[in-house]
Amino acid sequence: MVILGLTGSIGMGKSTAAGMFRYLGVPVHDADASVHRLMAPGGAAFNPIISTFPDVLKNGRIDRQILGTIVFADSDALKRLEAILHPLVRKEENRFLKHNRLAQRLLVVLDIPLLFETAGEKRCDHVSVVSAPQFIQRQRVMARSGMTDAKFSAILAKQMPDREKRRKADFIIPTGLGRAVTFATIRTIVDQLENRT
Ligand SMILES: CC(C)(COP(=O)(O)OP(=O)(O)OC[C@H]1O[C@@H](n2cnc3c(N)ncnc32)[C@H](O)[C@@H]1O)[C@@H](O)C(=O)NCCC(=O)NCCS
Ligand SMILES: Nc1ncnc2c1ncn2[C@@H]1O[C@H](COP(=O)(O)OP(=O)(O)OP(=O)(O)O)[C@@H](O)[C@H]1O
Repeated sequence: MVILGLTGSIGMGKSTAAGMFRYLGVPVHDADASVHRLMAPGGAAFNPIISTFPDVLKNGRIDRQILGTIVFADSDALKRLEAILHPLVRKEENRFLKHNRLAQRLLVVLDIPLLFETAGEKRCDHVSVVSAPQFIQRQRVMARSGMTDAKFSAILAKQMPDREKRRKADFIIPTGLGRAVTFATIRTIVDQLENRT
């Protein structure tokens, strides 16, 4: 089974690319979705996060926007949050890999926002990076509710720069040239990796 990592900086189009891999029948493990599940009431990270960051509890749920404002302005707080979440995400990822190995899948994708930042490339056979020009990235991110220039800059400062990600990638998936180009690139990657014996 070939493991392809999928990553990219904020707003570069990772989720859209992941959807295209799925459309082509490739199982995708979405680390972000895993974080959402773990943080929901009843999820394994819910209680540890509430104990560490009591202010984020709103109407019985974790308010992600408040949590984001806290951790993106304070790197120690972000480290504490990551220490809770990353091992749990890793457990879910291992379950996904085991399941797909047993099902004898040829190719699976690990969609991990912080793949290089957490040395996740070591667990992948190849890595693909979604990338678009900076002005497009900024337009996409600033269109989101609750986003400010300061928050965007703080998040970018915590991520490996796009050009460095591109340098490390085996495959670059352009997302600023229209969806058709993105899809054609992904189809070529899937064909290439699934035909490998
Ligand atoms: C802080 C949280 C609650 C904010 O949630 P919110 O819904 O407001 O934003 P979202 O998750 O979409 O993140 C916004 C952007 O921040 C970036 N980002 C998220 N976590 C991190 C991090 N630990 N370090 C650097 N950038 C990050 C992502 O690229 C994303 O595009 C959430 O990002 C989170 O739980 N982060 C920690 C878990 C983590 O490390 N996730 C990423 C890899 S699994
Ligand atoms: N290939 C593409 N072509 C055109 N527009 C795209 C493409 N990919 C994504 N977009 C647009 O860019 C925005 C961000 O896309 P998406 O949610 O996939 O990014 P992301 O990288 O998963 O974001 P984040 O990491 O910040 O959660 C969306 O508005 C989406 O419509």
